[in-house]
Amino acid sequence: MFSLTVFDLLPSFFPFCPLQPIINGYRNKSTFSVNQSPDGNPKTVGYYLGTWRDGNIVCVPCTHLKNIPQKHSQVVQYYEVFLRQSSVEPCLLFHEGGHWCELTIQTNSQGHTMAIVTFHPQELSQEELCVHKVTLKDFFTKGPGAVCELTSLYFQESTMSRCSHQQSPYQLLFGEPHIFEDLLGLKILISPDAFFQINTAGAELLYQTIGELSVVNSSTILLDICCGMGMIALSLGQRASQVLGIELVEQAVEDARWTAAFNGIANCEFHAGRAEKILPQLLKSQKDEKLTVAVVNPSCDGLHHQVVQAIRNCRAIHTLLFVSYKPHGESTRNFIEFCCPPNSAKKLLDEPFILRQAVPVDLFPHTPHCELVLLFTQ
Ligand SMILES: C[S@@+](CC[C@H](N)C(=O)[O-])C[C@H]1O[C@@H](n2cnc3c(N)ncnc32)[C@H](O)[C@@H]1O
Repeated sequence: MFSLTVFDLLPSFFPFCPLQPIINGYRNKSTFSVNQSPDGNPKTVGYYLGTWRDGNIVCVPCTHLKNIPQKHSQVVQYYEVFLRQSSVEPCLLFHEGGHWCELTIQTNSQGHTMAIVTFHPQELSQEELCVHKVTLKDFFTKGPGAVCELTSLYFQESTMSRCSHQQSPYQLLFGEPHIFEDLLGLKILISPDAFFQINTAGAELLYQTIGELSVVNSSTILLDICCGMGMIALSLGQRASQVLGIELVEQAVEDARWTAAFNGIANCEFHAGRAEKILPQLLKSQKDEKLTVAVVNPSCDGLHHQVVQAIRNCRAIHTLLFVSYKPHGESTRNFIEFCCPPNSAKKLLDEPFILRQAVPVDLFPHTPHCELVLLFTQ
């Protein structure tokens, strides 16, 4: 059976494929799991091999991987030392008990390092929890882990695989609440809950590519939908007459507002909430005569149908950039909705968009993934 995906179409679209300048140790953020090693030690920190379905999951060291920087390897190594001397067990399966869970490390180009440890509280009292927090803090400030010179250490109580700050607050055990990064001439602030592209040099290349394709100028409004910390909006802000960003995670929106204010960018406005709720209202309040460029960069589950409807039915939007690291799956559904003939049953009324260009940016060297920028016009 033969089926066509957007990848099959791409070679004919590729005008160029920017390779990213740093290809080793490029990850600024990594999340490591805790589970049983192949030789049976349950206090092992690394990446999973195997599948849950086959019941053959093991945790293997990953510090030899080319995309992991030395700093991340060092913190992993010391977290494992900490776990192996801890009086309590790691949490391998939530319903089977245990406490210590994942370790996330975020670094900037100056080597400042934020570590986030997640911990399942199970039935522990507040006093018992406090003891474990102090033990962890002491290990990384006065104990063997002090050599890691962490800038900040966060602790998050977690009863499910991923919790947002709203669901379970990140508790700062010591150090600075944020780290900072320099990107395309901007000083940006990074919080533990905010999405930041995991390859800083690659992200610069991605935003430059978006800038070149979007043709934003002083008479256009730029919409940055699913904007994270607002990096697309902020890097193109000075070229546009106005920039509007929408993002689900409140901490990310606070970071975007801080970065805008710190860098003196006054024409950006960021809205916290679901794009499917905010965008239709926002577009209604805009005047149709102002040309609008929309950039969407959703998570792997793609855009909500109401976001597609709002963009497609907005007369002012003639240029759409879809940025995706997973252009198959849910995003394909979005492409079809943007490009299909008018369909009143689906409330897709205006003219269809046409795919004009597709530019991959190699944000993830040594892996099969890449970030794809698709340019559509109406
Ligand atoms: C791939 S990231 C894009 C980040 C940003 N463009 C950048 O380059 O840093 C996707 C973002 O979409 C946000 N998101 C997911 N679902 C959303 C929704 N329904 N409405 C608004 N934002 C959403 C996520 O929180 C995440 O920050």
